[in-house]
Amino acid sequence: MSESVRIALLGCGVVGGAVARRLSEAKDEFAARVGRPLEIVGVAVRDTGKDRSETGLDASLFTTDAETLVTEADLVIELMGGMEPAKSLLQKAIESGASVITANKALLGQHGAELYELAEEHGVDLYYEAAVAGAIPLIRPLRVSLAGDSVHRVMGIVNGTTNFILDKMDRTGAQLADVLAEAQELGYAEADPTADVEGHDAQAKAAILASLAFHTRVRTCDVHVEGIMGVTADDIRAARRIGCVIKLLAIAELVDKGGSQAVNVRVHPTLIDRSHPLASVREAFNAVFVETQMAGELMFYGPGAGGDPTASAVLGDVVQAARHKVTGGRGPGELSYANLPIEPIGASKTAYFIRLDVEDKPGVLANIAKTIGEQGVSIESMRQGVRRSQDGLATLHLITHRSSEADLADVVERLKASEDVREVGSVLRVEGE
Ligand SMILES: NC(=O)C1=CN([C@@H]2O[C@H](COP(=O)(O)OP(=O)(O)OC[C@H]3O[C@@H](n4cnc5c(N)ncnc54)[C@H](OP(=O)(O)O)[C@@H]3O)[C@@H](O)[C@H]2O)C=CC1
Ligand SMILES: N[C@@H](CC=O)C(=O)O
Repeated sequence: MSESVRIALLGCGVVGGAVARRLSEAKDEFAARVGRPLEIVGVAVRDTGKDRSETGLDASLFTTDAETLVTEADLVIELMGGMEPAKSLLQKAIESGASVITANKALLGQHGAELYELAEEHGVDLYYEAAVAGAIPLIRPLRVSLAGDSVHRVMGIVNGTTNFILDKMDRTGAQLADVLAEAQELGYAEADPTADVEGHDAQAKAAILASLAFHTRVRTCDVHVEGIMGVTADDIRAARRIGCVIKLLAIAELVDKGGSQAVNVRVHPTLIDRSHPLASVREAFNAVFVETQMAGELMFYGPGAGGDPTASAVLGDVVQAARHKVTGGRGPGELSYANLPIEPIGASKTAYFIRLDVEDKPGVLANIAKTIGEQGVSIESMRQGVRRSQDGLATLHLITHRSSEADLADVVERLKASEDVREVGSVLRVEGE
C-alpha cells in the first residue's frame, strides 16, 4: 500500500460534489482520523467540460474513463447512481481489491446480494450508510449495534422528496406538481423524480432495511409499492379534519404465520395521527422507528437527502474503510442467513381510512355499516364530513379496525356497487394506532 489511501470518485453531482469538496477542504482532519492522507486519484463524470472548481480539485483529475480509474484505487466511492455502469464498475473495483462505498439504493435494492457476496469473496468492505435516510446513522446501528437483538418491525419516512411535498401540501394546500419542482431545485429529488413520487426510491430503501433488520434477502421487487401521485388536496384536508397527516411510509415487519415467520414489506401513503412522532417529521427530514425485542422502540431522525447531509454519511464510511486499508482489518460483513418467505400484500393487515360520498338520507349510515360488517370488517369510527345541500350528498369519513387487504378490497367493491354510495373518494391505510 502506498503512502496515501487512493480514492476514486465515480460521480461529482449533488452528493459527489459535496464529498469532493469536503475531502479537499479537510485533508488534515482525514489524515489524522485515518492515519494516512486520503488522495483523490480521479473523478469519473460524463462531462469533463463542466466547471467543477468549487470542489477544490484540479481539473486534470476529471475523466470519462471510469473503467481504468476503478482499478487504480484503494477505495472507490460510487455516486453516479443508476444500474449501469455503476454495477459493473463496483464489481470491477471489488475484483481489483478496492473497498467500495455507495449511496446507490436502486442498485443495492436489486443487486445487493451479488455485490455483498463478491465483497466477501475478495475480503473488502462494502459500505452504504448514505443509501437509506441520507445523513442518519441507521445502517451501522442495524448491522452492528443491534446484532445481538431481534428486530421485529421497522417503520419510517425514508424519502425526503415526498415528505417535503406532503408536508408542504399539508401546510399550504399547494398542488403536488408545484411543490415537486421546488424539491428538485433543492437537490432532494432523484434525477428522474418519478422514482421519488411513485415510491420506487422508498421501495429500494425498504428492501435494504428489511434485509438488514431480518437477516434475510429482500429485493426491491419483493416490496409492495404505492406512490403519492394519487394523494389529492381533498385527502390531505380530510386527514386534517380527523386529526391525521398523510406520510409516505416504508414498513417492514416480521409476521408470525403460526409456527413459522414471513416478512411483510410495503411502501404506501399512510394516515397517522398528528400526535404520532412521525407526524411531526417536516420538510425533507427522514425518521425511522425500529422495534426490537430487547431495546424496545428506537427512533432515528435527521436529514434524509441533499448534498452535504448525504456526503456526511458517505464520508463516515470512507474513514471506516480507509482505516481498514491502513490497519488491514475489515468491517462486519452481511449477516444474511434466514431465508424468510415474503408475505403477499393481500394478506397484510392494517386499519383503513375510507372517504366516500353518500346519499344524504335517513338510514344511510346503518346501510353502510351493514355493507362493511357483512365482509367481516369492523368500523372503528364513522363521522359525517361536509353535507352538500346542492346535490343531496354527504361525505363520510370511516376508519376500520385492522383487516386484511383482501377483505378491504371486497368492502370497497361492495361500497362502489351500493345504491347509497355515489363515489368512493379515497382509501388509505392507517398506521401507528
Ligand atoms: N441527492 C441526494 O439527496 C441523495 C442521493 N443519493 C444517491 O447518491 C447517488 C448520486 O446522487 P446525486 O449526487 O443526487 O446525482 P447527480 O445526478 O447530481 O450526480 C450524478 C453524477 O454522476 C455522474 N455520472 C452519471 N452517469 C455517469 C456515467 N455513466 N459515467 C460517468 N459519470 C456519470 C454525473 O456526471 P456529470 O456531472 O458529468 O453529469 C454526475 O456528476 C445516487 O445513487 C442517489 O440515489 C442518496 C441519498 C441522497
Ligand atoms: N431522492 C431521495 C434522495 C435520498 O435518498 C429522497 O428524496 O429522499
